[in-house]
Amino acid sequence: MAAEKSPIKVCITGGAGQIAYSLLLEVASGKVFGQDQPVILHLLDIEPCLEKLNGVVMELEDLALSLVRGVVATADPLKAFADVDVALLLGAFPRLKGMERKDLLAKNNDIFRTTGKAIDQVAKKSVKVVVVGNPCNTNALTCMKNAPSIPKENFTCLTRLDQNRAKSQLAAKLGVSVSQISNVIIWGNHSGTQFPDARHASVTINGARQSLTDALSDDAWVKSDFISTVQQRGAAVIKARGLSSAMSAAKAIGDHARDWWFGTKEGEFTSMGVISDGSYNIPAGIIYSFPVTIEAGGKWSIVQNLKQDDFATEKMVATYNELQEEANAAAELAAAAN
Ligand SMILES: NC(=O)c1ccc[n+]([C@@H]2O[C@H](COP(=O)([O-])OP(=O)(O)OC[C@H]3O[C@@H](n4cnc5c(N)ncnc54)[C@H](O)[C@@H]3O)[C@@H](O)[C@H]2O)c1
Ligand SMILES: O=C(O)C[C@H](O)C(=O)O
Repeated sequence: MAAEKSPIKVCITGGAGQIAYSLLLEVASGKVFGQDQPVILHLLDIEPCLEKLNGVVMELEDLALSLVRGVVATADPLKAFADVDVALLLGAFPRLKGMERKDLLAKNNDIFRTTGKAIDQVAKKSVKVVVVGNPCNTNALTCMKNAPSIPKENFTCLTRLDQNRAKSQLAAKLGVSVSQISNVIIWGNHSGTQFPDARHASVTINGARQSLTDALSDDAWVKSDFISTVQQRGAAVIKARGLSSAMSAAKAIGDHARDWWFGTKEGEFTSMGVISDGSYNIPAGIIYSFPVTIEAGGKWSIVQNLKQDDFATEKMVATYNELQEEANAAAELAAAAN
């Protein structure tokens, strides 16, 4: 019989919040890091939410899951990030009706300065960080800048929810299952300027893989309604539920973390917010969502040489410009805090 794997430590911040409530079962039941991978869960929330967090811990015990080898619940970031392998950063204020995600910048930016410093001090140097709290691209940049001892490549932000939304819209339009669609891209910011791009996607019909846009043959829809529906989906959910998306966000975080842990499938790529390196003429140094392939173990590479046209370039630059504005605002907040 193969020896049992040692447990990995997974920190989830905002542990008492609504996304964590769905995400914990995904992680604790082995759906993310594997059915043979024991986990020790580190849950961080703020002092006033510790009683609520304790209720979550009770429920985790009551799940009676064999992969869970310990739970640490705390309001102390230095305990929460101690020696962790993975940090899923949800702890932040969510957007309310009528707000843009960038309105959250001032409210949430200091959380990610503190978080970055704690990760720098006590997490494993190989820690994989997924920033979910909005505005997630710029919060990931803030976190990265405050953790200089950790490689920049270890900081990512979540655009998988946008990718899942895009895939689902395309599958419905084509009348196929989402499992038949691959290589949909989200470029740029997790915001209303993001560029959901179906032009490099494939659909497999009766075993034959083909260009999705050829199969769909509706360029006008791909360039207009498809893009705006995905860009505005977060706001539409808030309007309908009175709360920001949680179940779908948790599923997307699990998808992102699983692909980062195990790697992407041969011939497929996925989108995540990663540090830009000049690819596709996006200046280096911001967290921008690109298509990436990932090797088992976690080394990701930006997919190169995807053909761009004027339409795509304009959209990719617009979302970059917004990210650069956010990065400038975050730098001003950091300077004022020092
Ligand atoms: N990137 C995405 O695709 C995506 C999708 C959905 C939601 N979000 C964002 O995720 C974040 C969390 O959403 P939610 O619905 O779970 O919100 P929520 O309000 O239900 O939960 C957030 C939790 O974070 C805690 N928290 C606040 N400050 C903290 C700190 N300094 N340290 C640790 N915990 C802290 C709060 O006490 C709360 O329990 C929001 O910013 C939301 O906008 C992002
Ligand atoms: O839109 C929001 O503010 C929440 C989240 O980022 C989402 O996309 O659902």
